[in-house]
Amino acid sequence: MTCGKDHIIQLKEVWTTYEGADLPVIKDVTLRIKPGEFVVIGGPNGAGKTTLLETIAGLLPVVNGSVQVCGHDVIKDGCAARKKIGYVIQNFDFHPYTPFTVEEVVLMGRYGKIGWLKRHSSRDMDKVTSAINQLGLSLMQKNQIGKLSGGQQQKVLIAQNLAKDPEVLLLDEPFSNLDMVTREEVSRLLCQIADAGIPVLIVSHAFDALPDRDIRVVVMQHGEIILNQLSHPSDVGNLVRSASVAA
Ligand SMILES: Nc1ncnc2c1ncn2[C@@H]1O[C@H](COP(=O)(O)OP(=O)(O)OP(=O)(O)O)[C@@H](O)[C@H]1O
Repeated sequence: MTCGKDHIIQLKEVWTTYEGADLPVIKDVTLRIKPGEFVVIGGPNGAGKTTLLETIAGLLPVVNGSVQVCGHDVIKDGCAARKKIGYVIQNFDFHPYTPFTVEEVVLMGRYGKIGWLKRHSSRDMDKVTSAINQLGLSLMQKNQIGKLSGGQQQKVLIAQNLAKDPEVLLLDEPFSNLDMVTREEVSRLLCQIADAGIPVLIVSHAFDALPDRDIRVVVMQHGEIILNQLSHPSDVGNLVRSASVAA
């Protein structure tokens, strides 16, 4: 169940900056996303795509404007908002001897729900098992995370965020480490999640494995949104390219 019928993500005239940076990175961004939307955020390197996801996740200071997720202001009520947000980050690097198994890393997605110093329940483990199965990781659930390939680790992080039962799912370059077949599998899974009413927002430079459904295309340039429109998946690449060239 999602937490709202109307706009589940609302950014209004938002400006954000990194700690210590002289200039804002996100400039005057207004964006509204409804439950069940599948959003592709594109644009050139350095355009502010990751920064936009971090802004929605409440990880950056908002110097002007407001960001609401599931009715929570992500700055004033950040803990409540972040409990509802799954966020698969772009850059991760597990040391080969990181002392956690796949199952333990996925279980970390439940920590916000389990609560401080409490033990996980059988329901938590059911969610973990289900997420592991959804990502096809069952044969490696007892393996150490650091000994997996980059693509396998990426799938574990997606599973971790699914185990969280998010009401909004953000993914930064979810296809970057994945082979073509796995991209299509992950894409189908993300499509099912969106179809279930959870908005899925991905930052991507790869448009060859998008699900066969309406896609909202958001193109960024120099920290601003220069295009925001619904599209057929086969048109997404051209839309991103032409908007970036014209800007
Ligand atoms: N931690 C940081 N501190 C200061 N500036 C940062 C930080 N991270 C990113 N930036 C700056 O913010 C701008 C936008 O970066 P961002 O990572 O959002 O771009 P992007 O569109 O996701 O790029 P890419 O496609 O290369 O991943 C860049 O100019 C970058 O230098």
